[in-house]
Amino acid sequence: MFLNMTPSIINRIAILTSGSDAPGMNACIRAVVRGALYHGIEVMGIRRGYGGLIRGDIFSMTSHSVSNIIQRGGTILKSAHCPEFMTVEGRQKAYEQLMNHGIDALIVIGGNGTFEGALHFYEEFGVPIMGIPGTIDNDLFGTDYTIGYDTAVNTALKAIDRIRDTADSHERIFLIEVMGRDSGYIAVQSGIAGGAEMVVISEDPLSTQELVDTLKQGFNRSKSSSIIIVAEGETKGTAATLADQIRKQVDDKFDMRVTALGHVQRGGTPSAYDRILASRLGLGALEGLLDGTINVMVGIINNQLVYTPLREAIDRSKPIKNELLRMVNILSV
Ligand SMILES: Nc1ncnc2c1ncn2[C@@H]1O[C@H](COP(=O)(O)OP(=O)(O)O)[C@@H](O)[C@H]1O
Ligand SMILES: O=P(O)(O)OC[C@H]1O[C@](O)(COP(=O)(O)O)[C@@H](O)[C@@H]1O
Repeated sequence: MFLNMTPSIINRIAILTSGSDAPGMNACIRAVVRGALYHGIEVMGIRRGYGGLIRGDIFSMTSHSVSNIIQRGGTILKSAHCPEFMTVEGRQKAYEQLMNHGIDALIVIGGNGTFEGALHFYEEFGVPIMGIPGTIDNDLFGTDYTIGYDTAVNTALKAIDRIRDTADSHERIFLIEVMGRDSGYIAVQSGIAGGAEMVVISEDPLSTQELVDTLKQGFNRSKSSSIIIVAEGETKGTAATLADQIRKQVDDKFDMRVTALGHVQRGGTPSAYDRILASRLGLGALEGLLDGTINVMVGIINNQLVYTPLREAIDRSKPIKNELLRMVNILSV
């Protein structure tokens, strides 16, 4: 539900990070806190996501609370999964904590699950909610980019560049698995920037036969090394499984290795882009809330701040453009 109300009285807000710890979240927390203080609003920080809310792990934040964090990865508020919040009883406890602390509205930074929980919370208890997209996977409708995605792509890219050195020197094929449980965004973007021969994503899967054929064609054109980027998909180890399938079809023709980049992609210093995005979204979230815009996710589309109803942000998908995958094929020949 999207409500654009006459501004209600908001004197004290609370903020939490949940699900993810995508790089840039700290810059976002800083923007919310400093923005609130600018507007004369009190801010409470909630530690460890919804679990912290249920337990009352809530503290008052000052300008000093967010000093020296803009450059830090992770989240100073900590992030956690909380099965209890998925029950009405858990959310009832959370509501009581909000009331006990005199909190008028809640800002949540996270992904789909975080927003789903927040929406239930609003529907059951009427707590005004503002969502901010924080996930390295970039798979949220209602924003061109999510907080952490740019940093993750750049981290993956640095690793790909290094692996390419070995691929080239030893004339090997590398399958590099990048993160993206349900989403191939990191794979496609890092694949294009890293000059990969192929990108395998679950949204547009390539058959083993297609992979083998492309590798053989490259080999016949005297290509001595190849990089294949694989989005991890539902199950980690996708690249290893794929490598086994390829090996069965090519015997010992190719010297092949697999590297799964894993959680290095979710940590580290946020890029300039992520810090700026996070700052804009944080201030935009706060000011939207003060204007009475609730139950929405703040995003940036075509460089404009926009607010998308949470239901829509959760339910709608943001497909990867076919032209990007086509480009991988054309440019790697
Ligand atoms: N359907 C739901 N109902 C209530 N709370 C939910 C629901 N789905 C997720 N949540 C809450 O949001 C938290 C984060 O969700 P999760 O899916 O783990 O991460 P993300 O926000 O990154 O998608 C969960 O641990 C849970 O507390
Ligand atoms: O093993 P964990 O820590 O739950 O995280 C793995 C998952 O996190 C993700 O990177 C999602 O990242 P976010 O937490 O930033 O949404 C997925 O791509 C991956 O499957």
